[in-house]
Order: sequence, then structure tokens, then C-alpha cells
Amino acid sequence: MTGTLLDVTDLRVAFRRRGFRAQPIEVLHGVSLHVGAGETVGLVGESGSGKTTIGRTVLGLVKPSGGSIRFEGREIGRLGARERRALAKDIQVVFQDPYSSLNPSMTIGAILTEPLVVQGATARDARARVRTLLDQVGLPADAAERLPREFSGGQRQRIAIARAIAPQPRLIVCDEPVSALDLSTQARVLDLFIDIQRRTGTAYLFISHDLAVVRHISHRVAVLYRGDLVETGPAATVTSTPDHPYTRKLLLAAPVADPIEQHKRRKERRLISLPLIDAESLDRRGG
Ligand SMILES: Nc1ncnc2c1ncn2[C@@H]1O[C@H](COP(=O)(O)OP(=O)(O)OP(=O)(O)O)[C@@H](O)[C@H]1O
Repeated sequence: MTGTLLDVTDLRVAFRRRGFRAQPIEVLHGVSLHVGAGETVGLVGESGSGKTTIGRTVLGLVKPSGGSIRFEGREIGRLGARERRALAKDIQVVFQDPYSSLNPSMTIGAILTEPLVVQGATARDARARVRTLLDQVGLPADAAERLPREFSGGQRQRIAIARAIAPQPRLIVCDEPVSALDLSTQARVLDLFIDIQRRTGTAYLFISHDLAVVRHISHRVAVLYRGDLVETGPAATVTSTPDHPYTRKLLLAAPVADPIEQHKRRKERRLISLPLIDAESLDRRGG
């Protein structure tokens, strides 16, 4: 890992909700985090804490109301058209749902060729590269001729990963990319992410509500609570001896096989007093 790739400073995002109030509601209250080249930063927090909003803002899909996002030292909001196109190649995304993220009427070959042709590859080069990409994600070469519906959820997520790595990005925003998969498929797809990173040096901003997943894949973990980052540190430290009571609560919420231990954890969890996250409490805070 060398140098900072993504530098998010004091990021604020506010949404205007139709038919609710005229005032925008702030959902990110000044978030600062960075991702180094080749690093995986896990972003964890309960539903509604603002994880996806951070990812979407980094991807340029949401406009911040304050703060800055720098990629390789350049402010994303101030890029010209050509630099923006280059950035679109450098930052890719893998979404949660492998069923809706792939165009059902395109063959896998066409899905993977698209980003290569945009980059200026010839049809012949693109075909060769598609074979390499399929091999890299553990799919057979004949997958190129088939449609998304012919693949399982785990295989579709492999296709989505192949599409994300096709333009050789520096950073991939992974938004709950294994949450829709069963446990054994999750483990295999996580290992694929790790393997790709070892080979290509791509960094990940890895969003998940699941601490076990984040611990497995991340170098560092950032914990988001109601739009604020409450703790950031090495994955092993944050997920075993966390500083913040919210992170302790998240840890205790993870299910364990032993029912006695599970009961103990539930009791312990109740003793940590924190307000629950729900849309209403976020609205109150923002409003
Ligand atoms: N486009 C939008 N317009 C209005 N409010 C939004 C919009 N996108 C997100 N929000 C609100 O912002 C808050 C954070 O949402 P976000 O999806 O970022 O949370 P999350 O931590 O990713 O949750 P989940 O794990 O359930 O996806 C929520 O209260 C959500 O309702």
C-alpha cells in the first residue's frame, strides 16, 4: 500500500424529501475517511446509518452539501469533462443485487465488452480480454455466449466483479456485494475480491452491515453511526477490542452458535444504552 488514493474530508450530505418539509435533512454530518492505494477499508454500520450515501457520493451519484472528496489529490467536484471520464474508469462499483445489476438481454460477453470498447479497445482485443476476465473470476470461457439468467447469484456477482475490473480501476466501491448470497458463496466471493486485489492492487471501499464479512476482507474498518464516523482503525482491533460503545453493540449483535453465549451477549448488549437507528430518529436529528 502506498499513498492515499481517496481522501474524504468533512463530507456532508443532505436530502430534500418530497412532501415532508422544505428544509433538507442532513444524513452525513461531516465524515472524514481515506483509502490508500491497494487498501481495503470496510465501512460498517446499521441500516440507515449512511453507508450507501457515502459510496454514492464517492461515485458522483449524490452531490455533497459540504466537505471535499479528493481522488489522487484532485477534488472530484472540480474536474472538467475529460478528467471526469477518466475518473469514471478509475472508480468502479459492485452493487448488492447481482440480479438487477446486469442487463438481462445482453450476453455476458457483451456486458464485459462494453467498458473495454468505451476505453478504445478493438473488437479482437476486447474478445481476448473477456476470456481473461472470465478466467480471473473463475468462470468458463463459454459464459461469454450466455445470458445473466443462466447463472446463479454467486456466478452473477462474479460477472459483476469482472465488469468492474474490466477497465482496470484504482478503486472499487463495493456496496453490500455479498449480502444477497448464502454463507458458503459469500466466502468464495470474498476470497475472489482478495485474490483480485493481490493481483491488481485495486483498492476497495467495502460497505457492509456484517462485521464478520468486513473483518474478513478489510485492512481497516470505519464504523458509521447515524451519519457520523465513530471509530476507525485496523480491522483486527476494531472488530475485537472496539473503543466505541456502538461498535461493541454491533459486535454483540452478531449471532453465535452457542445459545448460552448468545443469551449472555443479548443481556450485555441491552446494558449498552444507545438510541436505536430508525428513519424517524434520523429525521429528528436532521430537522
Ligand atoms: N435519495 C434519497 N433521498 C432522500 N433520503 C435518502 C436518499 N438516499 C438515502 N436517504 C436517506 O439517508 C439515510 C441513509 O441512507 P443509506 O442508504 O445511505 O443508509 P445505509 O447505511 O446504506 O442503509 P442500508 O444498509 O439499509 O442500505 C436514510 O435515512 C435514507 O432514508
